[in-house]
Amino acid sequence: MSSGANMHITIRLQFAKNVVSFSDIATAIGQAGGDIVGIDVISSSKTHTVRDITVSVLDSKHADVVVDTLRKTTGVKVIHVSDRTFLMHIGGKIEVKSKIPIKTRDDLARVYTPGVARICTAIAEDPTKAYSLTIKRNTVAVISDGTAVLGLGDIGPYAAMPVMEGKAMLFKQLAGVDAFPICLDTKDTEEIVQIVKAIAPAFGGINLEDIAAPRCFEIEERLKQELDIPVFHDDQHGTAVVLLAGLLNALKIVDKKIEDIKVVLTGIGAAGIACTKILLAAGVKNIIGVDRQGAIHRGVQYDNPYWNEYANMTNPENISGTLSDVIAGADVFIGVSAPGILTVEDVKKMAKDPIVFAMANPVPEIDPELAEPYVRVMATGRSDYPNQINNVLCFPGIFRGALDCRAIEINEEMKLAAAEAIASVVTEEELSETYIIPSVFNNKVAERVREAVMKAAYKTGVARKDDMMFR
Ligand SMILES: NC(=O)C1=CN([C@@H]2O[C@H](COP(=O)(O)OP(=O)(O)OC[C@H]3O[C@@H](n4cnc5c(N)ncnc54)[C@H](O)[C@@H]3O)[C@@H](O)[C@H]2O)C=CC1
Ligand SMILES: CC(=O)C(=O)O
Ligand SMILES: [Mg+2]
Repeated sequence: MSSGANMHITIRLQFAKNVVSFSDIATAIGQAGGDIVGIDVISSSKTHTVRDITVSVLDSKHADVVVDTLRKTTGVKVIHVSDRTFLMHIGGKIEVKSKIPIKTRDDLARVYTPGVARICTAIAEDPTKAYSLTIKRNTVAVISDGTAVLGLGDIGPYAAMPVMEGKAMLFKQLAGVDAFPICLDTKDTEEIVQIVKAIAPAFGGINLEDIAAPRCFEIEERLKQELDIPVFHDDQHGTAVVLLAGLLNALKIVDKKIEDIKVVLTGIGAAGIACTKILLAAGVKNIIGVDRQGAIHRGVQYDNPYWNEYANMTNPENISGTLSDVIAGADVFIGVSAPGILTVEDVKKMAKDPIVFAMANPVPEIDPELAEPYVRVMATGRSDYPNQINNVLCFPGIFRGALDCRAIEINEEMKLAAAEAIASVVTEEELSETYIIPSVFNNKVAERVREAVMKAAYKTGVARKDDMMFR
């Protein structure tokens, strides 16, 4: 399965009308396995036509095959090839906009010096005024060190930026939050902690993103203790919240109780450990974690201290072995690990009505099309298949709620409330094997999460803003 399903390329080509017809060109593209999804006529003369042909291909290698085929077709000249996804990223995806235009000298004197000095003085006298007189009440820093970018691994801070810009777009579109992508050129825990603390005054919250385990745990813990604004590692908690929402609904379909199921989870990193903890808190009793070396179990001294702790809280029968060994009889598979590690043979060994959540991005643990005939409920982290279990359903709404009540933290109660809120968007009538989780575009999600999170924040005493509605 490719990372670029739905990859489209647009090929601008010129062809000599008396040498080759458009139907010859379409046949050549079809024979190369491409699927024409759009045609635009750019110009036409008596002898030549220039057209933009948009073709759906599997991946970049396949794109090369299609283009080479056209280059070899007599009478055809390929002028250029563009990829819609690359075009969308030219110059980056976000910008800063002013709320007020500066049209006159008077405006200038108020937004900037000298007028602004009175505002600065007011905040210096009472720093809480930063919430009413600066962007702080609506801002989140999306911080990454580029070490666990999606499932691409340690690709560095420059390469991490497009993901962080994408997260910022989603924060804004789905919840009106102004998020800033900040990729740090350091992997040093202490340095990351100090940098985030130093930039915190401008922000109402900190969203840690794509920082690899186990370093991410210490960074988050330290920042939670040392800052008075919410700090939330999205890959841990956002993923866990959405996973729980999806599982609660999937279990209704297969009519199984959460305390009776056997869960096998692969990838005992940031997402995997947090998903495990939320499932244990929700009542799962039998959960077996599998990483590269096989099932995590007691009796082994792991170098990773979080795995020793993990072995103590999971795997009640202390089973060892590979994924293929431990998957037998499992009701649920959860993958937050690597592409293609679950086979159809593994799925066939699962209990009746298997639930498979293959959530690695961009390429899941099993191709949904291969798994589908053998599973009852199939979900991935991707938007091009049904049941997208992705933290994007959580982070905009959870931060919206936390910012609106000026929460000092995002605690367990707020996360559970968010999971229940997401699950509740799918009504009993709507619930089906291919609709266990609402779409990212369902505009009820962020609002419902916000309300539930605010309620939980007031209930647990972490909200700082006085709000009659929630008293
Ligand atoms: N759908 C969603 O919302 C989300 C999906 N993810 C995906 O989950 C994956 C892991 O992300 P993080 O936890 O942030 O990374 P991480 O680097 O913290 O953890 C990854 C873990 O997977 C393990 N792993 C790698 N290859 C494996 C294999 N062949 N078999 C078993 N375990 C293996 C690693 O050893 C590591 O412990 C990525 O593909 C990421 O895209 C992560 C967060 C959200
Ligand atoms: C969705 C996401 O945050 C990830 O795959 O890392
Ligand atoms: Mg992530």
